[in-house]
Amino acid sequence: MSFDRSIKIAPSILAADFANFGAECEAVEAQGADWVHVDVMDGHFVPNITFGPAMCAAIRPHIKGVMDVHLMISPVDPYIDAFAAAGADVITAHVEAGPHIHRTLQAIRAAGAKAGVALNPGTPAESVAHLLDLTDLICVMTVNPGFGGQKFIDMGDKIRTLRAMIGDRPVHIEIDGGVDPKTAPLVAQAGADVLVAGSAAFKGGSVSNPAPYGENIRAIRAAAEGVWA
Ligand SMILES: O=C(CO)[C@H](O)[C@H](O)COP(=O)(O)O
Ligand SMILES: [Fe+2]
Repeated sequence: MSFDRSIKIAPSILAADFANFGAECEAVEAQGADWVHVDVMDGHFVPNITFGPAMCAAIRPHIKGVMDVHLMISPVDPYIDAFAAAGADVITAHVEAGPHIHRTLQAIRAAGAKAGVALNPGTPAESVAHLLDLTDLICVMTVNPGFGGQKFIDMGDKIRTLRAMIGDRPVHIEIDGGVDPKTAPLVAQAGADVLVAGSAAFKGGSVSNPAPYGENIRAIRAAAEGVWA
């Protein structure tokens, strides 16, 4: 997985057909997704439960590109090796999920994955100031985590602060929550390069009618890239 700062669209399978994950991953990739985002929730760190490492391992053969695993679980450390073994390319843990995020990021890299750190809307950019050389991706939550389809919370100032803090380090800024063609330009302008989209990517389509996925992904990408035109 090489580093580049171009806009990458990462559909979240939280908005896919839960009875058909393998086919959904293949469909969104065929329709132009750059990464596939997998939301792991434990009913403890967030008020919802989704799936675990066995599901990630099951969909791995259906994803050609990057499998981006967003862990909304606490504790994190006991599960890192299982998600790495399941084939996660990026494993992202929340800075709020435990007292030892520094150790967690070291453990993710030691397991062979790229290390991501996520910040809830109420958590300041400065919380990752001492983690910048240990992280490959900073995920700025633009909703309170736990559910898809929520209203976008503007975190433009935080994104700009993080982009300045990162400097020329090879660290992605990922935005997660409420990203659509209207909000994509705001986050791209502020310095984000990975845009997670659940509802806005899967809207109107299905595995038997995947063309809307392509239209949705192209609309989000065009809106984000438009800020540089
Ligand atoms: O981490 C998440 C929620 O906690 C999801 O990735 C996110 O909400 C994507 O869904 P949507 O684009 O519908 O907001
Ligand atoms: Fe997510």
